[in-house]
Amino acid sequence: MTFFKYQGTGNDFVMIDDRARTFPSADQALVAQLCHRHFGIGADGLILLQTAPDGALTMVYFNADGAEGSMCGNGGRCFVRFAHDLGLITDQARFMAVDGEHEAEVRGTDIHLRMSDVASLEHHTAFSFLNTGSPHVVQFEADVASLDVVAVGRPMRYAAQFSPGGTNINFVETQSDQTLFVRTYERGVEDETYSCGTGVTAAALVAHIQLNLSSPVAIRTLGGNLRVAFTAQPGGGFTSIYLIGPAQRVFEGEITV
Ligand SMILES: N[C@H](CCC[C@H](N)C(=O)O)C(=O)O
Repeated sequence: MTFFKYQGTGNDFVMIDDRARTFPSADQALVAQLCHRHFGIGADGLILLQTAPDGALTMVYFNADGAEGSMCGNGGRCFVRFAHDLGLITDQARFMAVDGEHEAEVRGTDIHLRMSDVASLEHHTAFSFLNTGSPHVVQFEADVASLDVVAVGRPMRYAAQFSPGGTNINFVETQSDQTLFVRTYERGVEDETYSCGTGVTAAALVAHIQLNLSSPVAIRTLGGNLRVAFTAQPGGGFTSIYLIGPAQRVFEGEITV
């Protein structure tokens, strides 16, 4: 079976053209093994490109632990690049994902991906919590660069208040030029990843509310730069949310298992 490897700001994915529906997607151990960085190809997740009976492009996303995940923003950008590389879409696209339909646009090296609207956010003393397709805690920190993201993030990810599903945890710092620096502990990978698309989207929306940053918000992650554009609604929610940044094919190969 042929696979392709894609990355978007260092969030990396095994990508498989599964229009023939031959991939054994119920086999969690296989997905986890393919994503394993020592025993497999190595990736933060695995994505199947499928088509629905009506022809709609469909993204099926699995976390590195092998379980089907909620929405993945960087994975969505990589999915659009993959569909474009296969010649299945032109520069404008629509596809289905677990959280509904997404519009996207290919503009040179960047993919503009429309994310689900966000109706509401929860604000707690130390952090905010919201769902941008996946659940995210956004917590501002003074020195994100020297933070031990796994040591601080993992207990929050498993905290009783977020059970049973758990949450992703984003640590955010505002830089002097109003750019956000974001590091993320990712659920399903159970480690820090180089970038998390739904996570930086969550960080941008919270930064708009708490720090009055205007759209588009620029974000730096360990794996590169992203932008998040949005329209804030008078009632407190957000619409027309776009995650913008590069996504590219890295290599391809054959799975022989
Ligand atoms: N890396 C992904 C996040 C996936 C979230 C997933 N790990 C979960 O909530 O289980 C992104 O770019 O949005």
